[in-house]
Amino acid sequence: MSRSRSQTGKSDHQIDLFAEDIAAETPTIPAAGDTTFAINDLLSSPDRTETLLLHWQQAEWIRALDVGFARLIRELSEEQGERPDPLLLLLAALVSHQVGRGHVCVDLGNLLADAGHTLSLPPEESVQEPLTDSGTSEPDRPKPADVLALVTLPECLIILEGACAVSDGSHTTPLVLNGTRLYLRRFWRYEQRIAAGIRHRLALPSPLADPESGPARTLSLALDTLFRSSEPVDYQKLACALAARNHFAVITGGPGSGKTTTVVNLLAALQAVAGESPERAGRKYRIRLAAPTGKAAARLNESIGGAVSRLPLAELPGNVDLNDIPTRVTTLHRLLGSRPDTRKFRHNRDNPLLVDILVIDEASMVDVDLMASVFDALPANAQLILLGDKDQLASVDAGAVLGELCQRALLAHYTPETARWLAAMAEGEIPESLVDETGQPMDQAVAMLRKSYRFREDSGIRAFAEAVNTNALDNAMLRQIRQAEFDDVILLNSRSKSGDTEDTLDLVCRHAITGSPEAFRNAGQGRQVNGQSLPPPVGYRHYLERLQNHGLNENSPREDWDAMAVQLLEAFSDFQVLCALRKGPWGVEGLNDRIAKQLLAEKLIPRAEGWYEGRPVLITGNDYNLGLMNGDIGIAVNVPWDRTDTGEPRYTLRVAFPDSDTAGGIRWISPSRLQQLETVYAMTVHKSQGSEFNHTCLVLPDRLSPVLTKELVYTGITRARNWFSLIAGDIPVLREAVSQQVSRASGLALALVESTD
Ligand SMILES: Nc1ncnc2c1ncn2[C@@H]1O[C@H](COP(=O)(O)OP(=O)(O)OP(=O)(O)O)[C@@H](O)[C@H]1O
Repeated sequence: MSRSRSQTGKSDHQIDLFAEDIAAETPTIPAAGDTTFAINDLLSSPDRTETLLLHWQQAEWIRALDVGFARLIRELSEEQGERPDPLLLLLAALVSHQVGRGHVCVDLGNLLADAGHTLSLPPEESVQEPLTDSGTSEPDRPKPADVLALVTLPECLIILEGACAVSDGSHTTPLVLNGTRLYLRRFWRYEQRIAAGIRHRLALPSPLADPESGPARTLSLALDTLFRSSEPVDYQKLACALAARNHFAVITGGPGSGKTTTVVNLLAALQAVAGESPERAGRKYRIRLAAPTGKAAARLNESIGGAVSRLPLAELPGNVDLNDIPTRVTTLHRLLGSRPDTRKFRHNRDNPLLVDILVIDEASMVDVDLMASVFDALPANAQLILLGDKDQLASVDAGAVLGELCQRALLAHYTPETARWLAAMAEGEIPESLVDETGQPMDQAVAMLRKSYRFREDSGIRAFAEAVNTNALDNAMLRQIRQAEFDDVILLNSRSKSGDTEDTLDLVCRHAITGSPEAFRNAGQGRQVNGQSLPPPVGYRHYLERLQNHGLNENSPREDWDAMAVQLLEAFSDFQVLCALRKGPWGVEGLNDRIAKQLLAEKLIPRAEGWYEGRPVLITGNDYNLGLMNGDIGIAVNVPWDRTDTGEPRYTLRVAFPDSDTAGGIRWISPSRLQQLETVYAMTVHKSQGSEFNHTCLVLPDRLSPVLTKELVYTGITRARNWFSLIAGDIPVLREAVSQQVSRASGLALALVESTD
């Protein structure tokens, strides 16, 4: 699709800035009463369409930013002497709305086929709240589906193709049309940069491709040393071989499937190959490990050290020593060199990272913007390995890169050539079901781990997560959970009749205090995990009593306070309430409030609002000055380090955060210095990604909402390490939720397939 016609004459950067400026203006919303809409009239002029968009904004269906973007398109078109088609303005606002919901683009075919579902408009809440504040009925606001029912796909395409604000990407226009997918240019470019980075790496020749070559033999020897499984097919070994051969690879697997173990073995195997390689003259690879959040980085930091220390290095070829395998994990932002007030990183195409191999854990949380920056910052020949669980929720911001790359992971689609190579490297047959003559290049770089080593065969957490993931959540499974037939999972309550929401929410609060060990099988007593006996599940009383009884005073040295804070934070991570929503009684806001009041009633905290000793807080935005990252958790503690006028010790509150730079270190920060935070007795499942808690309680609301999906429930369950409790406002809602799947519009998978035809 290449057309010669006028361009908008603005750079991407100008367009971005312009859009942000426009969004910052307060749009004029039509006076109340102007609420009669004739559907046929809505696309009759740009003014009518803008009025409609403002009404949607007023109803909080779309954002000011979305209306601002449509205005930008109108202004740019008019600057070019073009009268913009009203449909163009409507689609511009809707594509912006979709980006705000995590989609990279809008597929016009899907949009026209089912606009309500595609856009989630009107939002669920507004459908269920038909009355306005004055008690009158809401005006019958036209819905996007009503308006879009007036147009056809060919019409849309003709209008878009003829608009100066739209191109196929070869011109600098704010909108890009690729087939039937409409993008904001910035997001189209992210996708292009990611696809180009992957394609480039998939096409790079590998010294391991010939199984008879020296490097391939070294790899095979190293794999035999590192993997000694007696299983018929060792998927970890296969994943390791596959990732070693490719300059770009993805290893996906559920919780405890051995992603960390596999990648540590992979790095050892690659260093063995480097150590034996005459071309590298014994020079080992420069390897970096990164994760999208501080929390995820800290978790990998914890587990990787153990895995590295278990490596049989002495038996490996290539003189691999401990220093060759990194154990420090950094956040991606820190690795790339983030700078305040700009989304541009210090490391980029002109200043690439000094790295041969980059491993990114929890890659499902990486959005398209960040992933494009990773590809920009990587040297052309550097190897990139993504680790993650494809079934988890996608990134909060736009994109679902890992999920898309793993769409075909279940059946692998290895070509016969790949299967033969793998069989030669890993000395075992590849199951027929994973071989496909028509496998694509991307398929040859994806490995799926299929066995959980963390959860035993009879684990309820495992069974429940699997049932949710495979749409097999039936009454029998729910009954088993409710009757505590599993050691580790309990369904505490379901609303059986209407009107007892309050009872259920009170139950959440009581459970949050104690963790309800009595509800679990054998009251949570006597469980053995990996040969060690496990204490019963706890609630928030556990960490608060530890705080109340810490026994430190003015004379206690700082190290003792640090050690106490480390234990306190650890005790806090023994339990976490997760919920699906932010607002309302079932959301983070309502539950935080209720749980705090209950803790106050039990005299576990001194007050339930503002700052007080014991308040746990979640940082909600990166603060580079304080060294705090989005997702960091801290607890307020009274410490005696200030002095009164007479020089006496005075207790004041400081918030204790784990210090990501020092193992076992604590960063004490005055509450007044903290900018973006919220209390964290309850946390959204979205925010909990990359974290794990000894006992996780998932609270699901009594009404359906678009955010209630299979991925959300699965992610919530798999945050639990040893104990999981579920409180469902309504069982049919739970069942409906797990039948809803997140599907994010994007063209990445297609871009990879198309380019390799
Ligand atoms: N092949 C194996 N044989 C026996 N135990 C294993 C094997 N692979 C992994 N494990 C054990 O299973 C547990 C989980 O492994 P690992 O941490 O590598 O999994 P993961 O997929 O990275 O977990 P997470 O879900 O936390 O990211 C660890 O205790 C590890 O030692």
